[in-house]
Amino acid sequence: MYCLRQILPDLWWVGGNDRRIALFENVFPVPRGISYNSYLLLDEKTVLLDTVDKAAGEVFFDNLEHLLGQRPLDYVVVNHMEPDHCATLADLLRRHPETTVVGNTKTFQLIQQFFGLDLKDRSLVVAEGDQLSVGSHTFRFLMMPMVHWPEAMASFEESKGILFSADAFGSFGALSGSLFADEVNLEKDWMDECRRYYANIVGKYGAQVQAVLKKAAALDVQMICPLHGLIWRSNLSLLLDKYQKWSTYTPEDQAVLIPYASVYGHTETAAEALACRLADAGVTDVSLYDVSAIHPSYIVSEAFRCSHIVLASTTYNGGIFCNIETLLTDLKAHALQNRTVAIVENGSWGPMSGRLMREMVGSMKNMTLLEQSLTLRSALAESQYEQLDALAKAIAASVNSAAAGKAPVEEEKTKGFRCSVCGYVYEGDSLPEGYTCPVCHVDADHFAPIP
Ligand SMILES: Cc1cc2nc3c(=O)[nH]c(=O)nc-3n(C[C@H](O)[C@H](O)[C@H](O)COP(=O)(O)O)c2cc1C
Repeated sequence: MYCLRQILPDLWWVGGNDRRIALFENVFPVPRGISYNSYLLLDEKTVLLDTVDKAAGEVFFDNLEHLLGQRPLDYVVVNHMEPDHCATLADLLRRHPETTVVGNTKTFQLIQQFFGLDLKDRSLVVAEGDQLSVGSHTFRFLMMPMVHWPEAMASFEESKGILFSADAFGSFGALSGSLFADEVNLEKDWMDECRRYYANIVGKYGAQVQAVLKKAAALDVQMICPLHGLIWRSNLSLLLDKYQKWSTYTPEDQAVLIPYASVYGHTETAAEALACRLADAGVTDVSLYDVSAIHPSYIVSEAFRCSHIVLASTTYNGGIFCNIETLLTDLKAHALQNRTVAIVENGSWGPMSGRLMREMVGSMKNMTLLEQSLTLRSALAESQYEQLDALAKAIAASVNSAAAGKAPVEEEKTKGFRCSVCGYVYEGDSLPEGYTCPVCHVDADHFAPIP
């Protein structure tokens, strides 16, 4: 039983989805599942770009055989050798003994390690800039070492400008029919999961992603086909801007993230009281997370978005509460940088968590610790409300000065309406009847007048 989507007259999505998976990479919850994308080009030669996880193997092989019919599979390009993309590769090669495998030297090393296969007689080893012409289409291969595995590479199809980008530009979330980013409500349904995927899977490798972005900038990229999630064929600048920010550890928003750890609720109440004071001070983009209730991957993702972080933790057996310690270890492991951090600690007899959290933050790159902090002795005391106010004021001042220091994004002089989903601007006095966004296809209800 096949299940396909056509991308171009001769290019197809032949992947599959998994909505039963609990933990991606056996660690990240994926409540909305995950897609494993694979692409088939039917040119003079037939070319498959990557395979899929074994969970999607059945539909993948049905898709492939349906489209190939009696044609041979001439090439399989292995852009990424992580098993969620290559678990079905050995089976594919058994079914298609005629197929030549395209990869770099490290790809073939991993094929040998995972499958014990020596593909000498049926391998095409490519290096940076090498080309493969398969008829009307030509692929150029771009190495992407450590995005996020050493063998990762991208294949750039030159005539249509399609970047097959491996795990770069991917997202958590199974596909629900819609395959293209312009077919979905990006901000509402996808952007948070794009960010959570980036931060947790690729976030550590900002420098390597920067190298990829530089390579991509030199190409006329019209479409990005990653191995998970949506295909991007319009408004690419939205995704590229996000990647520019994420890979340079630049906050997206002047916003405050408050991860807190509390056993009996007193540290939690203090964190909430702080959030209320921040709102009073005009800082409304504040998100509170109980580190014992929310998986760290969500908080790591928020840390990539927000400019400010307030760490609030009880002292726990002489240390930091375990889940805050895990979070901090995670943030450091993902190389988070360039954030302003404030500390709230609690300790009923010998508060330690503040000092220990400061030490951990101090060992991270380019982190600014606010001087103001708050030490609770079991609970927030009446006498500490002024101190809480002062902490909120200091955070708000830092948020506001960072916001003021930021060059205004654009002086909006245009008269018209802006799409709230993709940012497209319609210029004119009123929207035509039945108007839909030419970029993301939402209707006129999603447009707001430009003030
Ligand atoms: C199991 C456990 C161990 C704790 N260990 C310490 C400690 O080593 N030093 C300390 O000053 N307070 C310790 N505390 C007290 C907490 O830091 C905190 O003051 C108390 O739990 C109240 O805050 P909460 O309501 O946010 O949990 C401990 C609390 C618990 C439940």
